[in-house]
Amino acid sequence: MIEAHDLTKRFGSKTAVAGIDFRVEPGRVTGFLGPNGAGKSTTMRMIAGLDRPSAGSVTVNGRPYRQHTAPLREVGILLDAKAVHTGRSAYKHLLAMAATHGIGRKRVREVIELAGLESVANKRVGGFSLGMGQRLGIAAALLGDPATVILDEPVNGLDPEGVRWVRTLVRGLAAEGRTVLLSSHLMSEMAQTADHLIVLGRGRVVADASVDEVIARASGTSVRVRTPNLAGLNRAIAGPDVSVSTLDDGAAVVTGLSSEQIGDAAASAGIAIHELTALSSSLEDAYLSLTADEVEYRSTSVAPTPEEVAR
Ligand SMILES: Nc1ncnc2c1ncn2[C@@H]1O[C@H](COP(=O)(O)OP(=O)(O)OP(=O)(O)O)[C@@H](O)[C@H]1O
Repeated sequence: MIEAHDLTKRFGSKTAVAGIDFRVEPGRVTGFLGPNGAGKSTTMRMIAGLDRPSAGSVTVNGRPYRQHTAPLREVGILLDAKAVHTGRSAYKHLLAMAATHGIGRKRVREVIELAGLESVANKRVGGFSLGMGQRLGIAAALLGDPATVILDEPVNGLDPEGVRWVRTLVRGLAAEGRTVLLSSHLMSEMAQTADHLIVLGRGRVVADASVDEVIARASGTSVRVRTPNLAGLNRAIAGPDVSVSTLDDGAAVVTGLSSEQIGDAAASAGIAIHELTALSSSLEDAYLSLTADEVEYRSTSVAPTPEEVAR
């Protein structure tokens, strides 16, 4: 169990984590989501005792990470797989970690096998691909057979077989009653892997609910629209509760109106519509609508320009 109370982290004038409360319960996979810069890594670093909270607290199994006498046996963490730059072999790297925590060779061999690293166990870690590095990081996280496992972007760089391996592994860990916290930007993967979600936006919790609830809550609130006359459509549907943002591929996502309302408004204004899709069925859609206001860098507003309004 991981518990955060009023957890806060400031870097100078920047508040990365703004007084959040959450619980990560055992026996299920909890997905940790949020746009870039939302505060996920900072929160994970505080859980792992690598960053000190500016205020508030976070405990793992009732204690701050650093107060555990055998932290590796309590919490397994994969934070930054690229952090391992060593001339040692994977086996020697894990053996050295194990030795400092009183863990035997047998367990080292077990995690090498578990991570599918047998064929490269004696190769230099420095020459590993990103995917191999991820597997090694996961093997290291599991070395102490911990009750709590925290994995930051574990499928990053993995091929489809590796992605499936992580999914099966974390589901198995949760089924054994362990606490599993997992971050990923891959929503389709998260939908298949997680039971529960904690979504951050600009350092705050914007959702803490089951995957099904998150999807249900966003149901019917967003519609993807393609039209050759987006500015005209914008005028036709403008209203206080309506917002429109563009996607990279030129489509627009409208929130605050149903597909029917948008289609009718476009028909009345004589505007051609090439696509009208209710975005309610996938976690990705739910996530995008949930975090639409929280994205610092990506979304582009397509509010009409003054010239368009004047026309
Ligand atoms: N050491 C630091 N010094 C200053 N600002 C920092 C530091 N670490 C993080 N930040 C800032 O805090 C905010 C949260 O960053 P964090 O890395 O926790 O976000 P994230 O949700 O993990 O993002 P990503 O998905 O991109 O990994 C960002 O605005 C980031 O620039």
